[in-house]
This record gives sequence, structure tokens and C-alpha cells, in this order.
Amino acid sequence: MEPVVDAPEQPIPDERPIALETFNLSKRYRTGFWLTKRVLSLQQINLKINEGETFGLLGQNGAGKTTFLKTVLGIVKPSKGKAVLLGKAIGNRKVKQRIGYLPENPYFYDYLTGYEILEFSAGLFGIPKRVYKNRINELIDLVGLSQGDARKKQLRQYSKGMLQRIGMAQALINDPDVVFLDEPMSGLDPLGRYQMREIILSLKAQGKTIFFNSHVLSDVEKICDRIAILDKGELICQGAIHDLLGEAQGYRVKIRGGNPEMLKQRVRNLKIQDGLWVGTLKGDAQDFIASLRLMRAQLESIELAKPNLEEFFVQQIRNRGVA
Ligand SMILES: Nc1ncnc2c1ncn2[C@@H]1O[C@H](COP(=O)(O)OP(=O)(O)OP(=O)(O)O)[C@@H](O)[C@H]1O
Repeated sequence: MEPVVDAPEQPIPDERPIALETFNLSKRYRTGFWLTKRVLSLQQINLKINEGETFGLLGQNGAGKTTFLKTVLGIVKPSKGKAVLLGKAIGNRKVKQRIGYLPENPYFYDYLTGYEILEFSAGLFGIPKRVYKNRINELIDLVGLSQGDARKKQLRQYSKGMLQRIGMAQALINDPDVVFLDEPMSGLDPLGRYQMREIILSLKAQGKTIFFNSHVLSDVEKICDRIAILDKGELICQGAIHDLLGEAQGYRVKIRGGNPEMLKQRVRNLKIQDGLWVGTLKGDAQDFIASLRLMRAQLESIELAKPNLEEFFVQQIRNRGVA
């Protein structure tokens, strides 16, 4: 009789259709007076985002986040590689009808009022008046500009936060399936950030695919299903936040006494807290415990700790010896 062997556990495939996929997407800018200098802003990026997913692209200043976004939207031409958005190559007109985009620093005709700029955008999409009248009112409400006379004010009288909100409304005028947001929280005060998060979460609840660039890692952690980190144009990791943080977990220790130089060799982010050394173990916990006597240290506590996204981000960048 054949021995019964348990089938190996297969990962459950994600059945959702792919909203965006890039294949070795690369961008090299030419700069300098004679355009002889080259900046490699994106290096062979392979990224996949499923429909209905909220995806955050993280990276330091100049990492290539905006370049990535502009490249997949067809605003910037890739030097190599390709991207497929909603099943079509970059620049497809029908696809453009189904996407919304909030640039990092949106430019508006600032003599138009909030209502007029939305009317103008609706016109660009060919949305009939009977449809856009209601939609504009709903959007003005959604982005929190329905109070007072904001809709009637010219945009030159808007604050940075108000401009960001009207930019968000503009990005949603065509009721897009995929929304691209470049630093949507930038320039917002804490209440504004909270409201922007709520708007993004409501779009997520409607099943829209949301892609956004951000520096504000606490927001990303609250909103995103998956993230990727770009560093100097290279993708250094991507995955579900839960999985990435889970893999990066380590032991957090509290230690009494001990030689700080020796402790630093074994404990990351070592600092003093309430008279104890505190940090995260670099290597094996058993080895560390065995070496405590040598370091003249006493272990007060040891616990499994998941880093938050900010710690994870810093760790990833440091591991590349960049930060
Ligand atoms: N039009 C351009 N011409 C030349 N170089 C450019 C151009 N746009 C961007 N770059 C360069 O490409 C690199 C990536 O820039 P990008 O704006 O994509 O980064 P980012 O991650 O969005 O930065 P930030 O967070 O500061 O907005 C930088 O070195 C930048 O100087």
C-alpha cells in the first residue's frame, strides 16, 4: 500500500484581477546644461497591484516615487520596460477615463472657483451636466468643502489644505476605478490628514483601487493593504504590511548594567530607558542570553516585538547602508 503523504500546503493565490503591473520599468533622466548627465530614477521595477487594493509606495526624498507614478500614468516616457494598467498598455485613452490622479503639487487656474474647477474637469471627461451637477455637490461634501462659501471662492483664496481637498475632488470627478495620489496628506494639518484618511478609506470601502505615494508612514500603516519601498530608484521590498512586519519581528530586551560597547554589538537601537538598556536583539536570543555574563549584564525582560512601519522602513534603508 502506498504511504499516505500530506500534500504540501499551497499558498492561496490572490484571485483578484491585476489593476497595475510593471515589467522592468526604468527611467533615466538626462540633466545638466548639455543634457549629458544621467539620473537613473527607476531601475527595473516589477510591481503588481490587484484591483480593490490600497497600495502605498514609500521612499525617501528623491527615491523615484513621483517618477514611478508619472511613468505609469503616461506623463513621463519610460526608458525601458513597460506597464499594464487595467489590462492595457500605458497611455490607452479608454483606461484614462477610468483613472483619477492627484498630483503632488496640483496646478489650478486660480481665478476659477472651487465649483468651476470641478465643472471644468467634468467637461474634460465629457460628463453631461445633469450627471456632474450632483457629482460635484457630493464631492464637495466628501472632501469637506461644503461649509461656508468655499465652493464660491476663487482658488487663489484657498489655503494649501483647501487646494489639496479640491485636488482630491478633481481626481474623483470621473468616478474612477483606480485612483493615484501623490503625497495626498502633504500640507494638511492633523484634522485635514485625518479627513483625507477617512476619504481614502471610504474609497477603499467602495472597492476602488488606490495607489499612493507617501512619507507619512503612520497613515500608510493605517490605510494600506500592501506597500513597496523604493530606494534610489530600486525596489527594495514589497508585500502585505502584516507579512513584512511579521517577518521583521525580533526580540526586544531590557538589560541592567553591562558594557555598552559590547551590548551595541548585539542590540540594535540601544538606548537608556528608566535606568535600563533597551533595544532589539540583532542575533539569536539563546546566544545572547549565554553571553550576558561575559558582558556583565543582567536580563530584565525579553519579548517578541513587531516593529511599526516606521522602524521597518528605517531598518530596510539602513540594511542597504544608505541612511
Ligand atoms: N524632470 C526631471 N529631470 C531630471 N531629473 C529628474 C526629473 N524628475 C525627477 N528627477 C530626479 O529623479 C530622482 C527621483 O525623483 P522623484 O521626484 O521621482 O522622487 P520622489 O521619491 O518622488 O521624491 P520626493 O519624495 O522628494 O517627492 C531624483 O534624483 C530627481 O532629482
